[in-house]
Amino acid sequence: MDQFVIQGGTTLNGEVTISGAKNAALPILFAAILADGKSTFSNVPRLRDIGTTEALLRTLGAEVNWRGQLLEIDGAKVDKVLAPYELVKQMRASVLALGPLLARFGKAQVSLPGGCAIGARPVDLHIAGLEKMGATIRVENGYINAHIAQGERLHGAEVFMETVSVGATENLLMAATLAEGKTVLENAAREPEIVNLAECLVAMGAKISGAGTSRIEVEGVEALQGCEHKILPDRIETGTFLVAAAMSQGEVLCKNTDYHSLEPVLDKLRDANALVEVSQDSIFVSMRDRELQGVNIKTMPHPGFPTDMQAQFTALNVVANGSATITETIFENRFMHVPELQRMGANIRLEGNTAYCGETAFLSGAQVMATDLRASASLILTGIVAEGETVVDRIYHVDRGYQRIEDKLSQLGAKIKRRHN
Ligand SMILES: CC(=O)N[C@H]1[C@@H](OP(=O)(O)OP(=O)(O)OC[C@H]2O[C@@H](n3ccc(=O)[nH]c3=O)[C@H](O)[C@@H]2O)O[C@H](CO)[C@@H](O)[C@@H]1O
Ligand SMILES: C=C(OP(=O)(O)O)C(=O)O
Repeated sequence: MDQFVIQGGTTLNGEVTISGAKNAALPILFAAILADGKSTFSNVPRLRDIGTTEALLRTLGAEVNWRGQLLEIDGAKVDKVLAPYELVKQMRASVLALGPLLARFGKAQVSLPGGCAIGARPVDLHIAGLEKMGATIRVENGYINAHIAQGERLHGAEVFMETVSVGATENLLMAATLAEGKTVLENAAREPEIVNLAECLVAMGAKISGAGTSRIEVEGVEALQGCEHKILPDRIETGTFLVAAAMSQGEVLCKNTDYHSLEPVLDKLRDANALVEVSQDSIFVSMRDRELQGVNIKTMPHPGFPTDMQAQFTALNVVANGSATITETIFENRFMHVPELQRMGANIRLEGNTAYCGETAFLSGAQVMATDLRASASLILTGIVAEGETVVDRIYHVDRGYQRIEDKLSQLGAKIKRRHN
């Protein structure tokens, strides 16, 4: 298993180019199943999760090809409806195949994704919404078996989701595009990735209004065609590099990004006393000659502070002055980075869903274990500023969501190497 070996005590300076967003690319690649033709996607990040999605789409029969920087997916070739456990277990987002398969073929058999390190992550809202749209669903032998009566289509419905769920909103939105009649999704998630997905579906011929608000309306159409679509920049990758710059007292320009989707994160960086400047497609952060202050964070669905930036800000608070609290409200077990940070000397106390970060006298490198994607990022950032050597194990988690993070960090001056074990 690969590891990162980091020599700490460095300051990050320079420019970094942000990749396309994993969390936009995944639903959008699954949306290609809905189209009776070839779709071409640009700004798709080169990540392990994208590779898993390609493999799953090929298993379903889709033709998937990289043409230079473009990813082509021919949805017309899809002729199977089984998403097997071997692939789904590698990536929870595989459950996003369910809505498109059911809407286009009237049946789907998708393995239950199961929980992961950050929480149980049920899919009850996905299932309940599809049932409301006319699907018969049985969960048996670890699979979601869904079908619609022979010769029928899903039908439009009013669906209220009790919890704000990004994945359920995406699955139901995709399914609704090919349903008969009008679907209204209430209490929908408002993440920018959902807007990007809706734009893609509209380019395929779908009729959608309200994406980006908590009420999305979809007028179903009979068929969708292939499209050309650009994946939006990754706001979480951007935020990770901005925090890395701030933690290391450095100065970094993130290029090819979009500050609009990052307002809650930028506000917290400003509260932390960083200088933050935005332009149309870049964000500059400087911590030079400034004193980093701890900031209180409470994660919330968009437009609140994103849970996917929680671990990175926990790391920021560890090196900052003053005490601060981090409260996680989205996932019940998203503090796996805390015991690892404590092994590096971090002064953190966990109580329920809140981490109390006091001032840390001394951070030293240590052998630590990555447990999930963003936890891994927080350990890498802390390794960069800690004294001595840090070895981060199980970095396959990082590779799920960051495109060659070690190359980008090295370019900024970090001393980080991948070691093949
Ligand atoms: C690929 C992708 O885009 N992943 C993101 C997506 O995950 P994902 O779509 O899995 O997260 P959700 O928004 O669905 O989860 C939010 C909360 O709702 C709960 N829930 C969800 C579905 C359901 O049927 N029942 C239920 O109770 C979850 O357990 C969780 O507590 O949004 C999360 C919340 O912003 C992010 O951290 C993930 O990075
Ligand atoms: C939790 C995340 O991803 P996933 O939903 O794919 O596990 C994430 O991107 O931080």
